[in-house]
Amino acid sequence: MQLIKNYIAGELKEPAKKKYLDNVEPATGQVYSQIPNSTAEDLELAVEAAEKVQPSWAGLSLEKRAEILMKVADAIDDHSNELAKAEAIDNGKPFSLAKAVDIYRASANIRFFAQAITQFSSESHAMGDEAINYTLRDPVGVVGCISPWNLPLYLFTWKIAPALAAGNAVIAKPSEVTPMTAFLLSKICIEAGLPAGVLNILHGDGPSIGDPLTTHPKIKAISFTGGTSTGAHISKVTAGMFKKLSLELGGKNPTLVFADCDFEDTVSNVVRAAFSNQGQICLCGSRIYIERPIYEKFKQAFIQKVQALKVGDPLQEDTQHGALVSKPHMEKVLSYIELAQEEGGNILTGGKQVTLEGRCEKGYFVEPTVIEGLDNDCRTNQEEIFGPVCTIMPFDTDEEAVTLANGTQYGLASSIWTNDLKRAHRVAKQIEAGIVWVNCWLLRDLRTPFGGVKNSGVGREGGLEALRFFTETKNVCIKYS
Ligand SMILES: NC(=O)C1=CN([C@@H]2O[C@H](COP(=O)(O)OP(=O)(O)OC[C@H]3O[C@@H](n4cnc5c(N)ncnc54)[C@H](O)[C@@H]3O)[C@@H](O)[C@H]2O)C=CC1
Ligand SMILES: O=C(O)/C=C/C=C(\O)C(=O)O
Repeated sequence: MQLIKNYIAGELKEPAKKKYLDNVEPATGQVYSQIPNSTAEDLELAVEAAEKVQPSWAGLSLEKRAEILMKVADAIDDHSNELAKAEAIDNGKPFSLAKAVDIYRASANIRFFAQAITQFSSESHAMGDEAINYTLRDPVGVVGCISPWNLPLYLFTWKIAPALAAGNAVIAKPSEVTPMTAFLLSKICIEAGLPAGVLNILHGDGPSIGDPLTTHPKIKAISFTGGTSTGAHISKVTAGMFKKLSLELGGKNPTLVFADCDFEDTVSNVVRAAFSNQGQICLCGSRIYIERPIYEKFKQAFIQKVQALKVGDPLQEDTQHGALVSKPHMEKVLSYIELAQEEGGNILTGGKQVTLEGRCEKGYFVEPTVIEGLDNDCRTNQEEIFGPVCTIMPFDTDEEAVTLANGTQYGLASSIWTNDLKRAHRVAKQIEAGIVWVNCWLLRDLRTPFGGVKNSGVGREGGLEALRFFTETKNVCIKYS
């Protein structure tokens, strides 16, 4: 049984209250490690260490800070196989996906922000011959980063990298459901020579450590990715504390397939958009609208490709569809499939739990599921399922497609598949979402603003937006005479 520890003041530490949670491997259903359920006592130690070191971390030259972060990125690459295996075991995702996407992106995040900070600049505003204003951007100080279980190291580093690059000291909390790669990162940071206290990693659940972290008076900014209801809770408990909040929340993303799309390429990518990571990405396209003239043809080709996805042990090289992250999550997903049927949906493929043989016989596997025949307003099409379940629906006009796409409380991402450039521009402008992909999905340029509108969140991550979030601005106005 592996024992995970917190990372505080540069050291691996047991939690003050010695309370632990079980950590389960979703592909087998077995407990394989224990993680600290940290408390306010651990947080105090972390805040003290962070406060102490932050001025000297911020005082390093940008080049030096970037150099240290680059060493962390290099060390992630050196350990990429170990990290990918750990991610596959901890989360249930296929090893191949963890290696190519999650771990690749983790080091890319750190490398990107290490370079970005050396290019970061602020504005000046001249007032004719009278005066000049310039804006200083200082680190916020001690900041909090909270990440979810679906892309564990990918999203953990997506938050801590800009925070650290901007000169803050960080208290970070990975999901208690997938703590392992953040724990391995603590060891990597020690190996790479990150100064003690600059990054502190506290493990545990929301009530035990999440709430103390978000409400700690010395933590002045919180970057959170997770469910919309947790985001709402964080907004509520921090109200009146005047913290900076960046909330990247859920999605119920539309995929709009027009009759003039590149058919084969679109079918493959729409499958990828719906089912990557077992549909557990906030950007997954789970509502698929297809222009009526190609509806039947698309439906057949889509189902064929979905049925060809290989469900299996995440550690096997050829597995394309692994386990869902936990038993409660699997039960939630299966309950939505039941609900869809009650709401009149017809299951075209999938719909059931998969029982594998051997090592994974008790794992949390669910077939990739496609449903048709539902109204846009039903719960299945309105609520975030966050699993391998999508619905398909026909549409007749561009206007109808846009209305259907915009008809939820969410507004994170969307994708449009067409060869008509004018339509692509027009529809992209009309869609209520923070991100619109045209003829692609999850094609990421880390410089671009990332985040959602409506109930999908507040604020933007990525590029300069993230560096601005993790800094405080001060305007200096100088009169010439
Ligand atoms: N990126 C996304 O859009 C994600 C969406 N979800 C959605 O949320 C649903 C619930 O999943 P959960 O794992 O329960 O997500 P969650 O929102 O509870 O978890 C995300 C992170 O927030 C932390 N957290 C939980 N309660 C907290 C609190 N009171 N204060 C501070 N931090 C807290 C968790 O420990 C975890 O690190 C999923 O079924 C899915 O629909 C979940 C994870 C990621
Ligand atoms: O930044 C990205 O490329 C992807 C982010 C995905 C999420 O935030 C998510 O699934 O929660």
